[in-house]
Amino acid sequence: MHRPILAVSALNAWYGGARILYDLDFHIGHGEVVALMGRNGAGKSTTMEAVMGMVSRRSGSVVFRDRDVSKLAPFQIARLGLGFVPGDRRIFTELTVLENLDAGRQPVRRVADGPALREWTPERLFRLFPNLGAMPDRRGDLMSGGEQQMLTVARTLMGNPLALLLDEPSEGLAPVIVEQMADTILELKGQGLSILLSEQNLHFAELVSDRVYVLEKGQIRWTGSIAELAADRDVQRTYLTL
Ligand SMILES: Nc1ncnc2c1ncn2[C@@H]1O[C@H](COP(=O)(O)OP(=O)(O)OP(=O)(O)O)[C@@H](O)[C@H]1O
Repeated sequence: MHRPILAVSALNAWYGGARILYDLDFHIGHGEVVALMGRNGAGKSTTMEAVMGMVSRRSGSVVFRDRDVSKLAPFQIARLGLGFVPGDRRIFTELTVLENLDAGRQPVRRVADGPALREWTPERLFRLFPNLGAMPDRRGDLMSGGEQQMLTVARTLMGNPLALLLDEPSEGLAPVIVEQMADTILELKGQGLSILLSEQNLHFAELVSDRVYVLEKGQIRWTGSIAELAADRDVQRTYLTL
């Protein structure tokens, strides 16, 4: 059996003097979709930022593709094939869809240890995101929130990642776009990507995830399959519902 593509142990993070994460241990297997769930402020975004090296003070081990990346800069981690899609849609608003995609381009990775992933091109992405294909020359600031969200994911895919961290992909999207986003995630999984997503919405997590880690106050309180979580009202009440 393969070792996990991403393995995190004893991850801690601080903002200034405030400790936010407490000894997190989790992993993502090759080709798995794993959800990090919890209420607002539980620490989901901080976990992703700490994995990517975007938090100024952190400790613990982050192993990606059998390499310890815990001392690397965010761009170095991205170049090893870990793509990060932040929750706040950081597209270039003055650039068009095609120009945004170009800005994310990185060479395809040859991996000995995993599936050979096909190179992403704008044409291939437009088949996955037909909405974007209908507006290749539209400027970012003239797109809807849902379109911007899709473009953020598409631009990250232009980096040809082997694994993706997706911060709240369904947040603020209209229901029909949420369904499209879920289909996209399943399509990416089908193409061999490994995915960690943060999510508050159990329905969305059920559509796409294999396993779940539930966070509260920066600690992992529960872990199991998505089917177990969907059947466990107590865990949902305690850690997820408002
Ligand atoms: N830049 C920052 N400076 C100081 N504290 C922060 C910063 N970012 C987040 N925090 C704090 O860290 C804790 C975890 O926040 P985080 O954003 O990781 O949670 P989350 O689970 O992703 O929630 P949300 O869904 O609201 O993004 C919260 O108490 C938050 O106030």
